[in-house]
This record gives sequence, structure tokens and C-alpha cells, in this order.
Amino acid sequence: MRFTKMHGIGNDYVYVNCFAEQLPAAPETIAPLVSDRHFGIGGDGLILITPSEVADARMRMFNADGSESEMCGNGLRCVAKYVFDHDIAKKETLKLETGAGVLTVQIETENGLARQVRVNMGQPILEGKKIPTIFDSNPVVNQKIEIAGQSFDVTCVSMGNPHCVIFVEKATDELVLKIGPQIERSTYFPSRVNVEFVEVVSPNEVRQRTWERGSGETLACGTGASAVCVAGVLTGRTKRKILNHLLGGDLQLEWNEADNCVYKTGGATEVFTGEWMLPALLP
Ligand SMILES: N[C@@H](CCC[C@H](N)C(=O)O)C(=O)O
Repeated sequence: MRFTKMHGIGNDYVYVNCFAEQLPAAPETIAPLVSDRHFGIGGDGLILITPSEVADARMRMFNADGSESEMCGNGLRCVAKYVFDHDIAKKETLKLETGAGVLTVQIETENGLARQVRVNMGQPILEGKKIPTIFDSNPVVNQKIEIAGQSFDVTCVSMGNPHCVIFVEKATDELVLKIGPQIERSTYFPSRVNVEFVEVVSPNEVRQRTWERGSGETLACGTGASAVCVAGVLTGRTKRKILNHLLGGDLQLEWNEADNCVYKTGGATEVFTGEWMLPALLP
């Protein structure tokens, strides 16, 4: 199976161009195998770039555990770069189909290649039941949850996929690696959840670490950064335009007042291409 390894500020996936390639097995089976950093290619999951009936291309995203997510913010910038650089659609404004609908991306080029990508991530979903959470409120802001005998104030946002944002003094390993997975699988979130631990630097700047549903801690999460931008405004901590420092790099975010959409800007990088040789492991 031919693949391309790409990352968006360190959130790395194995990408397959399904305009040209047929998968040797179901993506749910392939994702854990290729994601393995010792026995596979290595990555946070698998992303398929497929033809679309309603857009220039479609993204399907699978976490390292094989579960499919509706959306991937860093993945979508890389899909845009791939579609542009590999001539699937040579347009600086692209329409890309995702599980969260058709999204528009703007590409900024350098020497004829996509360098920076601005994504209209769409409008956040704030209704508790739709995110989904067990909470009835709309929005779910500073809601108390109990995990491992501790109480946390959480603000929940869906950017097509569910996020639980917690503002903290310090995003420690204890919080991200011990509490993160317990929140992901807690009964508060019927579809599991991505968890963001956020330090506010100033009203214009935050630092984020993410425990991702289905993949564990990653160096960055684009939908998570978008959810953090919304949660910062909802809790009165930050302005509508922020710079978010993630472990793998920075993203610029804006929750636009006029159209209620979140705009996310950041880089996308192609690392290498290769051929995966392990169909013998497949059932
Ligand atoms: N890293 C991604 C999000 C990937 C999906 C997530 N783990 C989920 O299950 O919803 C991003 O950049 O948004």
C-alpha cells in the first residue's frame, strides 16, 4: 500500500491517496497496524484522501486504535496540501468533505507548494446532548465532573468531534496522561471525548496539551485548538482571536463574531512517501 507521511505541527498521520490506491483491508484494521511506532510506519492514525461527489476531495480519519472520527483539524490542512501539491485540484480555495460537513480551506503557497493553510472549521456545536455529553445545558460551561476522586470544571464543545476543555494552572503529565484517559472513557461522554488541558498566558495566548480519543497524547490537535478558542470566550478568559502554543508548534485561531465560524491557520508538512509491506499481518 503506497502512503505519504505528513504532519500538521507534529500531529502525524499516514495518508493514503484513494484516488489512486485501493486499501488492502478495512481502514479500521489498517489504522492500528500502520500507526504502530515500532512495528508499523508510525503515526497518530490513518487518513484517507478519497474522491467526493460534493467537494474537491473527502477526508476520512481513523485514530491509532482504529476508531473513525468525524473530523481532524491538523489532518485537514495536510489533506489540503496533498490535494494542491499533487494536482488533485490545483486551487488555492478548496472545498473538502469531512464527517462535519464540507469545509472551505485557503492555501498560501511558497515556490508553487502549499505552505500555510487557513481552514474555516465551521460553527461550534454547544448543546450538551449534541456534543455529546450527558449534560442538558446549552452551552456546557464550567460544568463540574468528578474523576478519580477529584473535581474538574469542564467546558464542552464539538467541532464535529467532541472536546472537553479544562483550564489549569499547569498542564502536568499527571493531568494529561492519568486524568485524560479517565475523562475520555468516563460516563459523562457517551461517544468518548478528546480532552484539552489549557494554560492561559494572556487574553490573546494559551498553551494546550491534548489527550486524544483513540490515540493518546499527541503533539497537537487542531479541532481541540478550535474548541479551546471557543471555550476561552465562553468562560471569559480569552479574546476571540488567540495564538495557541501546542507541543508541536503554534496555531492561530479566531472565533468570528459575524458568521459564528472558527478559523484556524497553521502549517502542513509532507515528510516522506513509501510502500507498506505488511499485508501478511492482515486477517
Ligand atoms: N488530531 C486531530 C483530531 C483527531 C480525531 C480525534 N482523536 C477524535 O477521535 O475525535 C485534530 O487535529 O483535530
